[in-house]
Amino acid sequence: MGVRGGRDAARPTLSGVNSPEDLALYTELTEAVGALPAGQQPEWPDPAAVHDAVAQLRAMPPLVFAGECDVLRERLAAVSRGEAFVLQGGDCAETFAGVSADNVRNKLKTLLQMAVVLTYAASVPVVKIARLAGQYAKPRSKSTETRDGVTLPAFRGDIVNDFEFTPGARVPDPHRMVRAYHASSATLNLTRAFVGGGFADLHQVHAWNTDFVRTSPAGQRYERLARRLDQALKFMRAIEIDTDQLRTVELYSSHEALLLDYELALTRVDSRTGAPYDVSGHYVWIGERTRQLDGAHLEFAARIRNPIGVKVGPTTTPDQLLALAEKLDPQREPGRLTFVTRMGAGKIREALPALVQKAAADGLVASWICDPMHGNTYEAASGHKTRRFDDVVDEVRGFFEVHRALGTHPGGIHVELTGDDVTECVGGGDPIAEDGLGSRYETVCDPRLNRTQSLELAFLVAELLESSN
Ligand SMILES: O=C[C@H](O)[C@H](O)COP(=O)(O)O
Ligand SMILES: C=C(OP(=O)(O)O)C(=O)O
Repeated sequence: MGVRGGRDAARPTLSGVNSPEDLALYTELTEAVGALPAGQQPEWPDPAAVHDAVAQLRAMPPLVFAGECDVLRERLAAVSRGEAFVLQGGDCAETFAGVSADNVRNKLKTLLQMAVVLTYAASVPVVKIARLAGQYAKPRSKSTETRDGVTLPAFRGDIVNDFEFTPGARVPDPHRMVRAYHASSATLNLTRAFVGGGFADLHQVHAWNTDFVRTSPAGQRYERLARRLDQALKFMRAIEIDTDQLRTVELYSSHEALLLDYELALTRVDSRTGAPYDVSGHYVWIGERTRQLDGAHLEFAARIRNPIGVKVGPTTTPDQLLALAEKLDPQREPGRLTFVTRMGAGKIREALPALVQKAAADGLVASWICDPMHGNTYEAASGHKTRRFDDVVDEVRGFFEVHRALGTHPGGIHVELTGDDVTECVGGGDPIAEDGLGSRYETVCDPRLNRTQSLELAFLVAELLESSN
């Protein structure tokens, strides 16, 4: 993972835990970041417990290596030049209960199927980034939740408190950060094993199209594509082209760098370069609610060397965009910065052009990725938070239209999805109606595309990519 099945496996490059360098870095970072206002942090009730959990985290080995983050930065540099396309996806909020072989395998299948569809159409490499192995913290619109007249602290992700609606469950518990580390570690371990052990082998292209998705319209369309790929592989073998390098893929982990106690504890010095890396994931992003220029989250992101994303919503002004780039990527280093737009289907065509034009005029080298989920959430009559599949598609279309009109590169998509047959978003080719949302609504935060809807979206994006080739 992050490297091709061990062949070019990155060397472990980080210095030992609690080394003098790591200690000095931790002190410097906590002072600089801690001096600034930080939104969306839990109110931990017991400072001694926070201290203990952070000390445990600081003694843990890194989850990823700095060298892997550097390779991803190079891949994203290709995206910024229009030579590659990003597929980023996974749960809105991972859960501890969701760390199971089936769950991880199904998400992986979904991403691999989508990647095949996109690669075939884009004719450029698809950079695969999973929202996985760390996506445990959630920003919330309100700090409390009220049900039937009872008000409790909001659920902020399994890394902070429990989803169950009881006073005890909702108390923030810092030791959950240690559980999140172990859950991320188990997830990454299994993912690396799947990817390196043959599950991601392109020769297995049919094996990912199993169970309920196979009989759906998108699954059948996929099967036809997979047969064409079989033919292409047979042809390559016949003319003695080595197809061995198709036996594995590069896949990177990502999550929102939201919970600062956790991210700071997992930031370490890279022994090759002396530079700080957040080793909780390959790629981290700063969310729409915490991207204040004078805030703690941007300060943290500015100080680490990982590739960084920042969400930009419809209220972002061109000057704010430039200020974000100045803070996060002052050297204008290709691959360092990605703008993840999340405007809403109704706003993207008006809001995006001024930002893209300003970035181009100022010579920014950032990539642009479309998150068509977060600007399109609404509450159904049943009370379920949902999104219309048509709005998701329309936002992606608007994103492509704006970039095509301006001659810039639509660099990828960032979606909330699951490998299961859930009923959380309405519409799609195997349509889910609003009154059917309750039948399998399993997300603990925002609604995700199910596997069929995800595959269908991939085909629609593939058409957009093809029409611009
Ligand atoms: O995933 C994103 C946010 O955490 C989510 O949209 C916030 O949802 P809320 O408005 O229910 O708090
Ligand atoms: C919270 C998220 O998005 P945003 O910051 O764009 O609302 C998210 O991607 O989980």
